[in-house]
Amino acid sequence: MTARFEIARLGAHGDGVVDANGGHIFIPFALPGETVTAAREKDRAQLLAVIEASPQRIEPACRHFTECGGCAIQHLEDRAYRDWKRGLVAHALKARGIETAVGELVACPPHSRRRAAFTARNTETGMHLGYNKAFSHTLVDIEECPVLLPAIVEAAGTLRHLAGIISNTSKPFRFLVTATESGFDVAASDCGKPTEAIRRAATDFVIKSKIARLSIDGEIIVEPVKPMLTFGTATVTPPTGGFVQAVGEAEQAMASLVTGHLRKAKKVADLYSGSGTFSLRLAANSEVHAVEGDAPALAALDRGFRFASGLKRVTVERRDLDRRPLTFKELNAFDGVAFDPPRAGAEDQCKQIARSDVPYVAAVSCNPATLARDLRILIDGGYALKSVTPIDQFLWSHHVEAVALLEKPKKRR
Ligand SMILES: C[S@@+](CC[C@H](N)C(=O)[O-])C[C@H]1O[C@@H](n2cnc3c(N)ncnc32)[C@H](O)[C@@H]1O
Repeated sequence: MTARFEIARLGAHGDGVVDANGGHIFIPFALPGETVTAAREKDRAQLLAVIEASPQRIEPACRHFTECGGCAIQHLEDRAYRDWKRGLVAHALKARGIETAVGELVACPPHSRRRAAFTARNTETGMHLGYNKAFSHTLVDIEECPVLLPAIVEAAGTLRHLAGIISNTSKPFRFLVTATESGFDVAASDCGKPTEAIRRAATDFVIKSKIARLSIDGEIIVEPVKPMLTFGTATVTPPTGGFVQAVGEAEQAMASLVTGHLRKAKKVADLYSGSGTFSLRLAANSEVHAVEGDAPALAALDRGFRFASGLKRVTVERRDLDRRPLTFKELNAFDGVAFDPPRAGAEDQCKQIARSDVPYVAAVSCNPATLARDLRILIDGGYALKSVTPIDQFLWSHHVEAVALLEKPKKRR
């Protein structure tokens, strides 16, 4: 049904929200204060025309915006955009009764994302590599992307060609590209079992194209150069398809907050450590115990430590922190804790931290809702929230990272 709507505010996913008969209608790409026409289907509506535009509406940075599903909000001027992102964190905290001044959004520049999870698909019209169209399975080929590092966009033809070589399926498959310091690390999955001919052709092409590594479903097919990332003074080869912070500048901003807060700690536990993004930086100043569930990530961290010089001791422990969080007694051996869990957060781990005497805690999160839940647990356990800083790692999307810094005052310990 086509109708006229007044947009009340921006929703958590960047959609324009209409208040209607006690419910809400979500209209992507519409802005607060606008009058629009849209085709409604249940609680969503497709924007047809903007009748009265918001003064905050700007030209999007990319010509694929609204068509490509990668970005939700390029059409809002910068100040309002920053306030909205910061508001996502403030709103989640408020919902848990945490009233605090959330810091200014740390911006990440356009053309800075070093990691892109593309979809690839071999069709009658040829090989496609890009992002899924908004609300559809159709692919928008990468020709331009103001979010990604230019090196990735410039290599689109090469990467598409490689996707064509390894594709042994007509189904869409995942093609994860990380621009490391020594070249592209490509981790494909679900592209069909590679035959001997595919392996040979892919190996020749990767070597010729100066790609650092190609893996398929976790198996390294060819690695002419070790992919390298620098964490502080250490150099790490991340495991195939393993977690890497998507934007180098965002990683640096988060790491500065974490290391700054834990600078007085002599012994730090880095929980959900991955390949050592924080551990190997923290080790410049403190002994670090890195705990992580993924064995290849820990092996990469350990290797990075062993080849680095000038770092304090780093130990590693493979452990499922959801099933077996570090207990408060174990935690009391440390005077600093950093934790950076996946989107689900670290509820049980925080219950243990809350009972501990650890004076300095740094929480890193990509999900404001679970961060707020976890901070509530820590605050109820006697921690004082010192600061919350939102970081715009996922520019123009509805995702936002945040770093929260806490201390347990001595009298409460
Ligand atoms: C958001 S990443 C952060 C990694 C690292 N701190 C970094 O910045 O690169 C979350 C990490 O938690 C790990 N992880 C997920 N579930 C886990 C669990 N139940 N126990 C321990 N580690 C887990 C993942 O393997 C991943 O490395």
